[in-house]
Amino acid sequence: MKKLAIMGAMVEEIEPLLEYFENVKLTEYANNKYYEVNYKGLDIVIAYSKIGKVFASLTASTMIEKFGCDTLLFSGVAGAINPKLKIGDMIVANKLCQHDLDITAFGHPHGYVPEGSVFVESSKELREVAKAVAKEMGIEVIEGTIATGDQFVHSSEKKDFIEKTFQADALEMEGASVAVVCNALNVPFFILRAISDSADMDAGFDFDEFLKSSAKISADYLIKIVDKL
Ligand SMILES: Nc1ncnc2c(CN3C[C@H](CSc4cnccn4)[C@@H](O)C3)c[nH]c12
Repeated sequence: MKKLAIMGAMVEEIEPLLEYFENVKLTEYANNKYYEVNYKGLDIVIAYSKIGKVFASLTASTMIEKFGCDTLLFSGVAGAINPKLKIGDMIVANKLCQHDLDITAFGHPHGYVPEGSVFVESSKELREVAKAVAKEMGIEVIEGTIATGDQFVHSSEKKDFIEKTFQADALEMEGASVAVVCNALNVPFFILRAISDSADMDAGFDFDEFLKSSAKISADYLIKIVDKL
């Protein structure tokens, strides 16, 4: 690995990560801030994209094409779909889809466009490292499907649609777009999320209450994975 990209969507998702680093160099580019550090001999670029699939695609592409990152890790929070996932629990994505991509009018399945695929798989190798770290830390991390869309989901109807259509375990607004970018550019990627809410009518309140603590849970585990790379 030449250079590692560590990405979040919101500033609150990367703040707990930046705390681990010193001598950070800031580069402003394409309406975004990129933080570069050398951590234990590893060159790392950290950034938050801003919310949603378009911003996440821009940042992931920039970290790879402009900064030369050849591995990408994402750390952040998510809404739970799988009832086993409680607030503060973590999920590692083995595959991701776009729940709001819809040309079903032409007979295609939800989440599919021609020459694309409904699901994109993350790096098995990175997931194996994460599993070993979880074992060492004595923590339980669920592996599952994450659904991404440009909406903050806060209704059971929308949540149920996503569960029934994609058998997703959690949902958020950036992972699948990072997946498409990394897959297209042949960069291994890993998406880690800690649960901040249950994507139902209480989601907005829970999110506000648990964003910071859940973002920290994800960041602390991610750093242990970085130490293992
Ligand atoms: N229920 C949910 N639905 C969709 N996504 C999520 C997430 C994951 N992130 C958090 C944030 C919510 S929008 C936001 C949040 N605060 C201020 C502004 N925008 C967006 O980056 C996606 C956690 N819970 C989710």
